[in-house]
Amino acid sequence: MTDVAARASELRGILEDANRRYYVDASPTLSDEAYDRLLAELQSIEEAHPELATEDSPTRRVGGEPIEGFETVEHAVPMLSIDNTYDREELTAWYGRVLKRVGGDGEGLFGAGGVAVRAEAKVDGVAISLRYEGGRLVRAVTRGDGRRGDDVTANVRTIRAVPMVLDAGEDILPDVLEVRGEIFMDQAEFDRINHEKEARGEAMLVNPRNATAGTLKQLDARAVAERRLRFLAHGVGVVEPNRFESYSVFCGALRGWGLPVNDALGDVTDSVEELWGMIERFERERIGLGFATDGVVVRVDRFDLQERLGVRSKSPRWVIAFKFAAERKETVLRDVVWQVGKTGRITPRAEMDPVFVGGTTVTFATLHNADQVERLGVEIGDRVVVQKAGEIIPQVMGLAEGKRETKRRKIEAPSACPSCGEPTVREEGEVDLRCVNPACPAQLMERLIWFVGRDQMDIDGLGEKAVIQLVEAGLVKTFGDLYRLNDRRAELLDLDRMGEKKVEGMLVGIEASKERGLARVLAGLGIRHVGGRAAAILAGHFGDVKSLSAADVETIADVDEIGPITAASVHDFASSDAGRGILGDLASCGVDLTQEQVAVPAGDGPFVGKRVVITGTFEAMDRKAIKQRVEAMGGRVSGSVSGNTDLLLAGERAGSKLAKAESLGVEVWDEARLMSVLDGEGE
Ligand SMILES: NC(=O)c1ccc[n+]([C@@H]2O[C@H](COP(=O)([O-])OP(=O)(O)OC[C@H]3O[C@@H](n4cnc5c(N)ncnc54)[C@H](O)[C@@H]3O)[C@@H](O)[C@H]2O)c1
Ligand SMILES: [Zn+2]
Repeated sequence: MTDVAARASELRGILEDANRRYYVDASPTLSDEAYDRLLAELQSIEEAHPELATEDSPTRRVGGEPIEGFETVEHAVPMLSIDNTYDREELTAWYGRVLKRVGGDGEGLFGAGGVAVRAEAKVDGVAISLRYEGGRLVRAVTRGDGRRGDDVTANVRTIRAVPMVLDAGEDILPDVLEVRGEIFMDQAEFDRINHEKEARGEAMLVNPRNATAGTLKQLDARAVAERRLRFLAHGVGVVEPNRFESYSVFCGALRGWGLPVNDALGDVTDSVEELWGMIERFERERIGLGFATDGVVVRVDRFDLQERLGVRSKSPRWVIAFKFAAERKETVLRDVVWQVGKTGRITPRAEMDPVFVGGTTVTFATLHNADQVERLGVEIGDRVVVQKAGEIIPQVMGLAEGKRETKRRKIEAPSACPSCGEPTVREEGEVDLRCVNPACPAQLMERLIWFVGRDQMDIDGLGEKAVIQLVEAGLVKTFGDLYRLNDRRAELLDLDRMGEKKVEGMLVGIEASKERGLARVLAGLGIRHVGGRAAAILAGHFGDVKSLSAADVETIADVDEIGPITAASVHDFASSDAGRGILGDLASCGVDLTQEQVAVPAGDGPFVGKRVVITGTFEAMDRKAIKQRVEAMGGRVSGSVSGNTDLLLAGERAGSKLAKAESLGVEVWDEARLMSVLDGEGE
């Protein structure tokens, strides 16, 4: 084999492996930039040596493989990939090629010769094709391998931003509309889920894109509904009949029909300089969007010109993605500390020489688990590369290039808990190490901090710092000890930074928390798999701790919406000596362990968990009445439109809020749409 042939085959091996890790395992080991560089290298080899090109080369394939458990569906028009570049000159060269091919008759925006292009945010999520027939959503299919994807309609129906029925308004709906777009998870939702996962002692989501892909693969649509995925349209599949001359005109129609359009950026220009200005501005401003973007998609706006430019095997010639290289820096890995969480999960945290990357100084980064440590292949003392995933979470990417330090120390997963010294365990099928000692001090600290938190016992005057102080001083070893602090005023006053007033405030706060009720107590105890919602359901169902403790696993699992794993975990807790001890102690301290009725956060419905803004005048009811209805259905109503708003209900004369919502790509409903939903139609 020649050197070139050997290199081509090596590259194919690396890229295939990277594809599997990226699309199937959802745990990439290469950065996108490194992947794209290797792919470009293979591409240029294959172009120079066509005899080396293979049918199934990664240069010809799009995306991943079909997922088991879903029906495979052929796309009416293939969903291709988009060529990308990280290089300014390449983008300019692309525009030059476009001009050369179709520039003569592209009238441009501002005179003859230019070709108008539209620039949009490249949203980092999962591509989807939505098919509407006669205005009704009939199918939602993932990109799959570009030709055939997975039918995930049931899952996509739970996504609020995807209308079930399009709104014709004064317009005419196409008989068939296949619109392409991105399903993604915004940062707030990603954080919310990870917060819950942390609370339940479950493995955390790695990044929003993987989380979205994982969510869409769920076989149970209810699990999808619990995660608030978002959608933005960004492309055309089929429009019959098609009366649109350009993509931007088409976007205007989509918006009118109730489909959210990707308006982040969303400008049209026929000047490369202006395009560059937009891209630079966007690179600075994109952090404020609240969701991950990894570049800008630039496309020729006019459909006839797109058609004349045509497609290559894997990507169209009329579109290109300019990607932002994630900023990376090198630093030294000084140590790895294994931290014990409140459910006993032990996770490795990297401590590094401080380094300024992606806008902040980074010193720590989670390494997730022992498997990840092994994959990275780094040791203490090594120079490592650090990057911010989605520009937010710092991540250790691997070894820096060049010679390795000779003085290195292996990163060893601890066989004993770093806090209590009890042996660690790794359950089968789990990636995490755990300490299962219920009396472990590190767990205790974390559990107490959780217990006093706002969504649990909500103890005023007792924050994280104070809890640490109390535990370190030996004043608190159990939940019940908090309620006995009243008798230890003198010792409290001896503590650093603890004045009379502070102690008084704390004790009042603790006293008040006795009345929170069983749901809050259960949520606060840090029982594995029991978050706020499960706690509320259980407390509401059983009414008091006695009936809950008396129930067997089957009875608990029979409660609506409580799964077998949660049931087993609750039962284990309530029937264990440790669990009984904790509950008995709290009861004897006067903590209310009964529950009259709880408002269980609803799991489904058009407004659940949505941040809604109401504006303008409505014929059928006034704004106050609408607000009450929306809140009763689980929505949160606020006064002004921001990047966090999910939905704007716009009546007549809606004005500036409507304009703002549209510029932010927030979903907008008019009165007719709202009424059909409130009447139980439509959605
Ligand atoms: N790190 C790794 O190991 C690894 C492995 C495989 C792939 N990858 C990354 O994935 C890329 C290949 O994936 P790809 O083919 O899906 O390309 P891509 O994700 O980079 O770009 C194409 C996709 O962008 C999406 N998109 C978002 N906003 C859009 C907009 N406004 N307009 C049009 N489309 C928009 C579409 O869903 C489209 O399918 C590679 O270039 C690489 O960066 C990385
Ligand atoms: Zn321990």
